[in-house]
Amino acid sequence: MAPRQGFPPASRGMVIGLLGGSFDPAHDGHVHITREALKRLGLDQVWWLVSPGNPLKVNGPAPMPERLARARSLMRDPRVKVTDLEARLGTRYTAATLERLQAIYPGVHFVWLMGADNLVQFTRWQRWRDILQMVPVGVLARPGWGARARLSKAARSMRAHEVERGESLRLRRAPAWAFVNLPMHPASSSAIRARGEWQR
Ligand SMILES: Nc1ncnc2c1ncn2[C@@H]1O[C@H](COP(=O)(O)OP(=O)(O)OP(=O)(O)O)[C@@H](O)[C@H]1O
Ligand SMILES: O=C(O)c1ccc[n+]([C@@H]2O[C@H](COP(=O)([O-])O)[C@@H](O)[C@H]2O)c1
Repeated sequence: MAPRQGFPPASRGMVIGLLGGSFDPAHDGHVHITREALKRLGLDQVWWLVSPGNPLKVNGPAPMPERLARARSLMRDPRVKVTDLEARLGTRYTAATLERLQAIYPGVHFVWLMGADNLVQFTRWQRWRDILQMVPVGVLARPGWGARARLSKAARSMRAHEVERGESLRLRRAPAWAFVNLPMHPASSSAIRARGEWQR
């Protein structure tokens, strides 16, 4: 299945992790969690969805071509596709993106991946309950965010669907989510911007 220009090919039965992000800029932390997710969750691929703009962030990111180029230069693994799918689809809300991808790729098992910091604000995402019904969600450990994520409104609201082992997400049907413990990496885009190493 290679639906159209700019859309990665995928076959029925594949398990593909989706890591959405601003990638403003991409850094070694993204590479690290992607490799760990591939290994620990037994994913066939991970697609980076470089966002046209996080709906909750006031300041827009650097232009898409610059963010894509940086991400592609950093993430060199044939199992990882760095994409601008949301720009191509004309979506920036995750629920809408997932609906479109599931329609375009029938039979592909998508797993949503996000760092623990994102779980803390997950209940502010548009149609977040629908997202949980659409795809299994893996919440990846991030330094400084473990306790806040575990105590977050999202974690409490979704408790009934929490599974103990992230490794099982590849076999689960939604709704299911898990904390995925992995060796943590401290990198963040905001720290890189604060050091003046990346201009918007
Ligand atoms: N070091 C990290 N450990 C775990 N998850 C991470 C890490 N860096 C980024 N992520 C996750 O990757 C996804 C994309 O992150 P994003 O592009 O926003 O980078 P960021 O470093 O979080 O940026 P910023 O500092 O601007 O918020 C998010 O789900 C985020 O939680
Ligand atoms: O759908 C939403 O309402 C929504 C709100 C905030 C963030 N997101 C998504 O969360 C992902 C992580 O965003 P970021 O900026 O933290 O890298 C990215 O794919 C965003 O589109 C989605």
